[in-house]
Amino acid sequence: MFYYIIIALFIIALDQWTKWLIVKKMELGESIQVIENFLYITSHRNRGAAWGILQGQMWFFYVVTIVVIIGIIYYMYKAARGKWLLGVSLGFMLGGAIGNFIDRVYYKEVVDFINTYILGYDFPIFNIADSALVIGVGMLMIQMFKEERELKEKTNG
Ligand SMILES: CCC[C@@H]1OC(=O)[C@@H](C)C[C@H](C)CCCCC(=O)CCC[C@@H](CC)/C=C/C=C(\COC)CC[C@@H](O)[C@@H](O)C[C@H](O)CNC1=O
Repeated sequence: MFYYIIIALFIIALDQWTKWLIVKKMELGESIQVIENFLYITSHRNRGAAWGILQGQMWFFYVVTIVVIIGIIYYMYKAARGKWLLGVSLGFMLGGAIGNFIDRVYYKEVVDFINTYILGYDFPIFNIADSALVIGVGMLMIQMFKEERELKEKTNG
C-alpha cells in the first residue's frame, strides 16, 4: 500500500518539476524541436480536459478529480493488497490526477508541453500527469484481463 503512494508522490514531483521548468524557461507558444516531425516541447496551456473539452469548467474538474482521487485511494486500500500491478497502476493514476489538479487549483489551467506528431496527426499537447494517467489506465486494463483469464481457468477446472 505504502509503495503505491510513493509512486504517486514521485509522479507528482516529476510532473510539477517539468511544468515549473516550462513556465519558468519558456514563453507561451514557444516550441523546441526534439525529434524532427515527431517530438517537440511546446509551451501550451489547456483550460479544459483532453482535447480541450469543457474549457473553463473548473468546478466540474475539481469535483471529478476529487471523486477520481477518493475512488483510487479506496480501491488501493481495498483491492490492491498483494496485486502489485493493480497498485502500481493506481499509483500512476493517482499521481497524474493530483498533478493536473494542482495546476487547475493554482493556475486555473493545465500546463502542457509534450507535442508529438503520431503518424503525422498533431496529437493534443499533453504533460507527464496525462501520460501517467493513460499508462495507469492501460495497466489497470491489463490487470483486469489477467484476473478475467485466471477466473476462467479456475471455473473451467
Ligand atoms: C489523460 C486524461 C486527461 C486529463 O484528465 C484529468 O486530469 C483527470 C484526472 C480529470 C478530468 C477532469 C477527468 C477525465 C476526463 C476524461 C478525458 O478527458 C478523456 C481522456 C481520454 C484519454 C484516455 C485515457 C485520452 C488521452 C488524451 C490526452 C492525453 O494523451 C497522453 C490528451 C491530453 C491533452 O488534451 C491535454 O491538454 C490535457 C490536459 O493536460 C488536461 N488533462 C486532463 O484533463
